Amino acid sequence: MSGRPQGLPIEVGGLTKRFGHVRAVEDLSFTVRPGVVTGFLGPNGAGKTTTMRMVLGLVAPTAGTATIGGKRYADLPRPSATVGAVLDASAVHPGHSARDHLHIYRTMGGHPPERVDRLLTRLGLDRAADRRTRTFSTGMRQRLGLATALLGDPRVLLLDEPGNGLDPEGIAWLRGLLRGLAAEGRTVLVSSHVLSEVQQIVDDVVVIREGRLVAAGPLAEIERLSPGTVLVRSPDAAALRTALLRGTARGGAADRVDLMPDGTLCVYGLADSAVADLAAAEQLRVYGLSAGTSLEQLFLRLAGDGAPAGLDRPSALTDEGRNRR
Ligand SMILES: Nc1ncnc2c1ncn2[C@@H]1O[C@H](COP(=O)(O)OP(=O)(O)OP(=O)(O)O)[C@@H](O)[C@H]1O
Repeated sequence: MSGRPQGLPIEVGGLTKRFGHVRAVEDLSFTVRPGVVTGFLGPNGAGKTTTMRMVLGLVAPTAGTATIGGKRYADLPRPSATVGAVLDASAVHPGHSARDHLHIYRTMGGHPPERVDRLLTRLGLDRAADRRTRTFSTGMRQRLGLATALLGDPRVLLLDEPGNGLDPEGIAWLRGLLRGLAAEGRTVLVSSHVLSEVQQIVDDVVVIREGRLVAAGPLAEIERLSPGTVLVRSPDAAALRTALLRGTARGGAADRVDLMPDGTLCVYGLADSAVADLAAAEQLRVYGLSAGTSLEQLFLRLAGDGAPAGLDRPSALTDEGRNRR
C-alpha cells in the first residue's frame, strides 16, 4: 500500500430512488468521513445496496446527489484508483484462479502487476492463489473481493456486507484489515444488516430503515444518548410485562417493554433492581436479569421504530456528526 492515501468524504444529499412504486431510498442525506470505518446499517431491504449503487453511479437517482470528494463517480478522473467496491463477492469466474482474477482486473484498471502478489499476501490468499475460485469458501470469496477492490490502492472503499459468510475468526481478521485501511487515512463504508457483525469494526454508523435515515454519527455518541435497558427472562413474560408497564407507586413504571424474538423482555426506563423488586412483589419468576445497553438491542430499536427514546431528533445527531467532520 502507498504511504498515506488521503481519504475523500462521501456525501449523500436528498438521495431518492424509486423503482416503480417501490421507494427504495427516500430523501437520504449523510456524510461518511475519511480515516474511520463507517457502518451502513439497516434491516434487509432498507435500501443500503441501492444507495451504494447510486454512489458508484450504477443506478441513476430519482432525485438528489451522491458525491465522492465533491465529484459524482462518473466525473472522477480515475475512478478505479479512487474508489474500490465489493457489491457481490460471489461474482467471480469459477474457472479462474484468484491470481488470474486479480490479473484481469488489474489489467483493466491499468494498475501495476506487483499489486497482485502484494494483495494476495495481504488478504491471506497466497496459498490459495492458484486454485480455481469454484473451490473457494464464502470467506475466501470475500477476501478475493476485497483484494479486487484494493487493486487501485483506492482512497475510498465501499463494501456491501463484507462480513457475510465469515466465521468469528474471519470477522476478527476483517476488523484488523478495515481498521488498518482506515488508519491509513482511507474512507471505509461497510454495510451490514447484522450490527453484531460490525460493532467491533465501526467508529461511525449510518442507520437507515425503509430508505430513510434513522440515525448517523459516531457510535459512541449514539450509545451515550441511548438509555440503558434491562433484559429479563421469565416463564410469566406476559404478566411481567404488564406489571412492569403498570409499575408500583414506589418503584415507578417502565417506559417501554419489548418482547424480543427469543422471548426475552427488554425493559426501558427502569433500573435492574427495580425490575427485580417489581417481579418479586408480583410473585413472578425471573430466570435471567442483566442490565446494560447491548448494541444489538440498540440496533433493533433504531431499525425497528425509527426514533428510540432519548434520541428524539435523530437529525440532531446527524448534524452533530456532520459538524465534527
Ligand atoms: N432493480 C430493482 N427493481 C425493483 N426494486 C428494487 C430493485 N433493487 C432494489 N429494489 C427494492 O428496493 C428496496 C431496497 O433494496 P436494497 O437491496 O437496496 O436493500 P438492502 O438494504 O441492501 O437490503 P439487503 O440487506 O437485503 O441487501 C427493496 O424493497 C428492494 O426490493
